[in-house]
Formats: sequence, structure tokens, C-alpha cells
Amino acid sequence: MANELDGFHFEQNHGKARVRVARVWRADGGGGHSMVEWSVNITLFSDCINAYVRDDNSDIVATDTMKNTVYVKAKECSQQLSAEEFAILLAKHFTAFYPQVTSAIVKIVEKPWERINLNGQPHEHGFKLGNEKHTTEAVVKKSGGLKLTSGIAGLSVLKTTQSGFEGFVRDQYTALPETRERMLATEVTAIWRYSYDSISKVPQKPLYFNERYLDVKNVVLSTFFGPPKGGVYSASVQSTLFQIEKAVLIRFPDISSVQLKMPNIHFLPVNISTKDNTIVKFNDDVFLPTDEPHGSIEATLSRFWARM
Ligand SMILES: O=c1[nH]c(=O)c2[nH]c(=O)[nH]c2[nH]1
Repeated sequence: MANELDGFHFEQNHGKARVRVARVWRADGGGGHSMVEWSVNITLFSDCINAYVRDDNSDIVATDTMKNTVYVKAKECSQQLSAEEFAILLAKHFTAFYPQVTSAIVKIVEKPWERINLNGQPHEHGFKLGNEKHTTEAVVKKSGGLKLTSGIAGLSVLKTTQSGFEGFVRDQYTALPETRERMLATEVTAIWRYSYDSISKVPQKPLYFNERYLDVKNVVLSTFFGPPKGGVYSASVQSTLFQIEKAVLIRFPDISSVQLKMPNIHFLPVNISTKDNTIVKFNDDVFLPTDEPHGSIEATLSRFWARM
């Protein structure tokens, strides 16, 4: 929220960060339990300028109240819901309930608890922690205007062949050899924006956004790896990144833009020799794994009418 103040321009917001909540749903009459663990970030844009300039807190929604609201709303959700739905529900509450709140941003990171399978059987109430995380951000205006994004964080993938890098600029500082055979490893961060621009347009199908999350992840993985037999050749991280973004936009009509960050995590060839002796000669077999430095490659692909 922005104001003119004593001849200056002033912008402010307040909220509560990293509110952690876990919610369990116990199916009646047997069947499995479901659960989620969320870390919730709330930001409110509200007219509470008097707190800053007149020591008057009468317009302030206490961040402690915001924290409590997370638990009240989690309690009220008697059916399992996606992080996206919960983010929208919370943001809608803050903008609808408090006259002075004009918009709210709710971000959620879901911890990757997955139902455990024992001897091929899904366990009724047992979960284990997976790796990549489902993220979301809902920006809700008092009018019901919505900006909804979802994402995947920390999806680590690697392939041992079908990757190369050739034809790049060569100058007096270039040492990297051209290759059609290398390891390709990255940790994908993806954020995609849905085209629903008002909360009234959001699909009401239960767990719609969880299904979408799994579908997008599947498109990322299948484009990165190619078919199980033979895979697919990657001419660069840039090329693979673009193919993934294009596949996401072609496959999902309600996604209007997609941003990918794909650091190039290098596995260096190991060659060890003395002046007289070769001790280890690299033959696409022994690598030195690294995490720094890494290449950083990011791009956003949007439909013409949309922007991230
Ligand atoms: O796929 C790649 N893209 C680059 O931009 C790059 N730069 C580099 O040194 N190696 C690679 N690999």
C-alpha cells in the first residue's frame, strides 16, 4: 500500500512468515488418513498508516491473529484440499473480513510427505519425506481479483548421457572442449501462472491443483529424460529448458506462463597424471561431482496475452 507522506512516497505491508501447520484428515469408516504439512507466509496490504506515523495501532491486524487464522481455517477445512485452495481461502478471508485490507498475498510451501508403500500396498497412515516441494502463491484483491501461481522447488535430475554442448563462442579465454557426450544434472525450480484472474473462476474440482502439480512435474520429467529406452538428446540446458516450457504451455490450456530455473550442475571429467604417467584417464566413467560454481540458466515462456 502506497501513500504520500510529508512530501515523501511511502509503501508498507505487514504479515506473518513461516507459519507451520500440519492437517490430518481421518476418513470415516476406515480407509486411509491423509495429511499435509504447510509453511504459510501471509502479507497484508492495508490502510494502517497511523501505526507508522501516529503510534495509533487501531487499524492493525496483529500478525499473531494472522497466525491463529491459519489454524482456525485449517481446522474448518473438513475435506482435504490443495495448498492453492487453502492459500486462496486464507487470502479471501483477510480481504473480505477486514475493511482496511485491500489485498493479501499468501504463499505456501508444502513439505513432500508421501504415503509409504509396503510390499506394494499403500499404508493407511504411514508417510515418508520425499524431495521436491510443491509451492504456491495467491494474490487476492478485495474485488476478488486473483493472481495464482504454483511451482516445484528442488527437483534434482541427472542423466548420464544424451547431452552435449557444441558451437559456443570460442575466444582467448575459452578452455571448455566441445562435446556430444556429457553428464547433465540440474535442480529444477518451476513456477507457472494459472489464467484464472478471479476467485470465482477457480475450478471447484477437489484437489484439481494437486493433479495439475503432478501432471506438470510429469511433463518436466518426461521432456528432460525422453523415452525410457534411448532418451532424448539435449543440445544445451537452454534447449531442454525451452522444450519443457513449450510442452507445459501446449499441454495445459489454463497455464498462461511458466518460468524455469535450471542451474547447470557440473560433473567434471577426472583425469589424473604426473609428468611421466597417466594415473586416471577419463573415459566417460569417473567424474568429480560439484555444486559450485554452477551455470545459472533461467527463462520464462508466456502466452502472448499473458505475463508472469
Ligand atoms: O548447456 C550448457 N549451457 C551453457 O550455457 C553452458 N556453458 C558452459 O560452460 N557449459 C554449458 N552448458
